[in-house]
Amino acid sequence: MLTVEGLRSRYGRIEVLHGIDLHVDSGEIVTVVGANGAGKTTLLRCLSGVQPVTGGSITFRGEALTPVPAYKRLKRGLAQSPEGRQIFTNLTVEENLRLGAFLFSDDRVEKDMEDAFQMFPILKEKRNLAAGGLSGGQQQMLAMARALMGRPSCLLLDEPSMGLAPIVVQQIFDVVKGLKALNVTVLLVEQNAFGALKIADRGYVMETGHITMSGTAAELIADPRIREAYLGI
Ligand SMILES: Nc1ncnc2c1ncn2[C@@H]1O[C@H](COP(=O)(O)OP(=O)(O)OP(=O)(O)O)[C@@H](O)[C@H]1O
Repeated sequence: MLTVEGLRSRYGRIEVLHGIDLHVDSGEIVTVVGANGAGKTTLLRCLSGVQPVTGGSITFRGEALTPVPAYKRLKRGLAQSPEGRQIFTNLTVEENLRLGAFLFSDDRVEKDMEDAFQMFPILKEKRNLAAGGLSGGQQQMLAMARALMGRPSCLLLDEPSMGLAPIVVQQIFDVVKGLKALNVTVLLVEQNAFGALKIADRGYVMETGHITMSGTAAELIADPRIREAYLGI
């Protein structure tokens, strides 16, 4: 579904992605784990089209994505729930969700909203409140729900667990796992390697702009290097 080959990107003169190769097959949950500053967010920004690519290629559902501007990528089925959530704090929960559905004007929007509320019941309770008043976990749920309102076939998730209490992290990861049943393919970028690998099918380890390891989630969890460096086991 999504293939990245030799992807390079830079900030000014400093290259931060040095030739990334990875792929995500339809229906998979794939995670990219790595320390702070490894380049995970830059990778997702390249995929969503807001960060210039200086080399390599991105192919999505058989088509080259690199020349497609960011605003058209959602139409192709690729949505991102960005790092830091970037919700509209002055708008209500419902208004945020409606913005996620800006591509559509059909009756399905209401059904999609009900599906989102079923996935995150707390958002239904708070649907008429300003999003800025939500807790961090609720804001993360809103960011994910808003991305899903765009009816993506593939969802890019940037550090959904960031700054959240363990119980909320578990809730979020459970929802991510449940996306499989909705036929949404997921690329999940995380510093919380253990949490991410527990729900993923496969994973990649990113270090200073390179992919240094890859394998099934079970292989990576069992690997002594991963256990020592990322899992603290
Ligand atoms: N806007 C920017 N301008 C210059 N350098 C940047 C910018 N954003 C990120 N970088 C640098 O690029 C490298 C990769 O950063 P990136 O945010 O992609 O890493 P990350 O793995 O997502 O880390 P984090 O978990 O902190 O988001 C880092 O060295 C970072 O300092």
